[in-house]
Amino acid sequence: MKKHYSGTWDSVRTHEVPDWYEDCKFGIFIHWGLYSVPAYAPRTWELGEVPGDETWFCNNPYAEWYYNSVNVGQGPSYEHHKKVYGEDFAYENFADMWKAEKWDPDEWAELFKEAGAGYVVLVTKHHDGFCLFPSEYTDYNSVKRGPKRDITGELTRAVRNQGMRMGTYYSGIIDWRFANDPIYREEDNFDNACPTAAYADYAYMQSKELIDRYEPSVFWNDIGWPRQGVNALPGLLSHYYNTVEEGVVNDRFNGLYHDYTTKEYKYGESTRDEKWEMCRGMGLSFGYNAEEGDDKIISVPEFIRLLVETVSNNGNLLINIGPKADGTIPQEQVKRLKQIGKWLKVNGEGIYGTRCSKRENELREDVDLFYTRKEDDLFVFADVKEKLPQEIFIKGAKAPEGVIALDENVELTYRTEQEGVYLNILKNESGFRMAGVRIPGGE
Ligand SMILES: CC(=O)NC[C@H]1N[C@@H](C)[C@@H](O)[C@@H](O)[C@@H]1O
Repeated sequence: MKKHYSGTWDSVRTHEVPDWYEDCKFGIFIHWGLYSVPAYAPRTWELGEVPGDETWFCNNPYAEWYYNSVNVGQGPSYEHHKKVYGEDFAYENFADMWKAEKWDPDEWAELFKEAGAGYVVLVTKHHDGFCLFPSEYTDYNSVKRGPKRDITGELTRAVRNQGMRMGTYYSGIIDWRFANDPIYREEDNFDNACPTAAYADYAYMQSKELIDRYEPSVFWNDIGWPRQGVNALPGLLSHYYNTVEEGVVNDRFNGLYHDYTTKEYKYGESTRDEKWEMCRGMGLSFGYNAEEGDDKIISVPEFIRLLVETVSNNGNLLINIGPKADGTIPQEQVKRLKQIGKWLKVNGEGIYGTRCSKRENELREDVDLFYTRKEDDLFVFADVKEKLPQEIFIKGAKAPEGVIALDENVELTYRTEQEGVYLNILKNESGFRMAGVRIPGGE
């Protein structure tokens, strides 16, 4: 019997995180839009490393913030824009320069599947207000301009054809087509936002368009929700859950409600006792930044470690790709998706469908240990750094049926004592630093 949500906060708050979201652990975020044309930002810091004031907003490493980074009238992006396009070149001109001429949604979906992702979240309207779907409420969209395609619709079909779930990102409170005073500090995200009921209605109606057209499994709102529209939120979220029974939303609705909490680089907190999601780009930006080449983005070992550490702490990893304006994915990003897919092909049994072990992760001199569990099997992921670790002691673990290296290229011995299991990794020729081990009955 399908549950019905009645448009009140009390009703909405009875919603539970669906098992699919708990089980699939790994998603692909996609920031693609007008900002992919200039594809420029200075390489400065990770979000959360410096205060959210002029330091950050006038040297913003997020290439998708290009409009504001020029609009602040100072800093690297402003200088870059003057030099490359000229001071009077309007950002809207990018809407007719973005052609996506080489875009093949099926090729993207096949790559995401190969990477081992279970869901995809596409930015359908970022802060610049340009919509990647045929909205009835603005012609500033990808069907009327630029690619002249329903990007969201085509990718949704391709992603679902590969058996993955499709999510939509929407920039709720910020839309620089309605309010475009420059943002110099974090509080400006709210203080400079369009305060009108008309914009709140616009955000509501566009969100309803996305829900009704695409029935996204994830409704990923960003930064906040229009203050004038907060009273309509229980109705919108009830409509979402009534339309998409296994739908799930994040925590960026002015702190009013969430299914799961979010972290972004070093920004945000997470605890093991509720579901959360880590999102970040492969470099310092979400939108494609032509300044970020292979040597400037996350390495494969770091990427795998980030996934394992996130999952072991009750999180999902939503890793971002920033496609080029022509619709191709930069080779350095493709390479990393394929590599993590290769690792997951072998080690995925210790990731997908697992839950938090009661064991805390252990960062040691010679090896870092991360734990997950599935029924009564314990999975141990050992980040085998430069040299093979000394004996690894898993306190309190029993191994009634033995210990199994997930990758046949990882050779180990073990012995079970009263106080626990002692592992010895003798050889790791898996090609990956993170070696996975299953201890049946290991708790
Ligand atoms: C913590 C926060 O509010 N981040 C906003 C940030 N989210 C990223 C996923 C990107 O879309 C950024 O462009 C956006 O400003």
